[in-house]
Amino acid sequence: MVLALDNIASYYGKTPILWNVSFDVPKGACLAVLGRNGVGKTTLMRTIMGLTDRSTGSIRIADTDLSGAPTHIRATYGIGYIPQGRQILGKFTVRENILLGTFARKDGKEDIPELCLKLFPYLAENLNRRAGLLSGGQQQQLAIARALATGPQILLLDEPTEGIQPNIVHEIGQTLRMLNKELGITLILTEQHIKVARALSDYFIILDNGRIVARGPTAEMSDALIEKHLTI
Ligand SMILES: Nc1ncnc2c1ncn2[C@@H]1O[C@H](COP(=O)(O)OP(=O)(O)OP(=O)(O)O)[C@@H](O)[C@H]1O
Repeated sequence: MVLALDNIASYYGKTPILWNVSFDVPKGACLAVLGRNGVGKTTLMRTIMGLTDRSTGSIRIADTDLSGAPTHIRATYGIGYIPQGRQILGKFTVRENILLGTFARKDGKEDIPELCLKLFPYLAENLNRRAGLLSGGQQQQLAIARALATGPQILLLDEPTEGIQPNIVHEIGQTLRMLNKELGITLILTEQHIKVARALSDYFIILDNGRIVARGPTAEMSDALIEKHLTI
């Protein structure tokens, strides 16, 4: 197991948002986190990164217990985070946005990894362009490149295809598949496009009201289950 959550509860102020959340993700697997709006998917990602006000229970990466660790330490243990809405710094250049990721590297290297440039030729050709001028899809590539610059073994992706043109959704899916299947990076992703989630993931969990209400291998994610938990 590369990532294991055991009996996690997570809070904003005094309000618990997640309850009794436990799951393991095997190394190199892709886990899809599904659920309607507001059920706690983003909170789960933020909890893994140590970004909610408080959480109880345990979070382990490989053999290391990171439950009490601050966010920057979690990043150095190999968790890269691609937040919902991408959180690109629009006034900074493409190069500067990618370099931000290198601050979390364990090896202290501060140059842009070759992989980022190879994966995203548009970014490689526009390193000095202001990130705010990029399209949604290009900004998503930039957010992925920034996370890859940390040298992650696990990537958390919160709605990576949200607000992206349909023809680019497929392209982002292909990139994620390559990172997962060819480079062996473990993925945890929340995704509204069930088709993308099905195509990429090996396992799924469905959240409702802050708890896991269904889980299993993606091959067992039936239409009935989706109907019950995901349609409005
Ligand atoms: N910073 C915060 N402070 C207080 N409550 C919050 C905060 N962020 C989220 N919440 C609450 O936590 C609950 C879960 O929100 P969360 O964003 O995790 O859901 P989600 O499943 O990711 O939804 P969406 O798909 O709409 O992003 C909601 O009731 C929300 O109002």
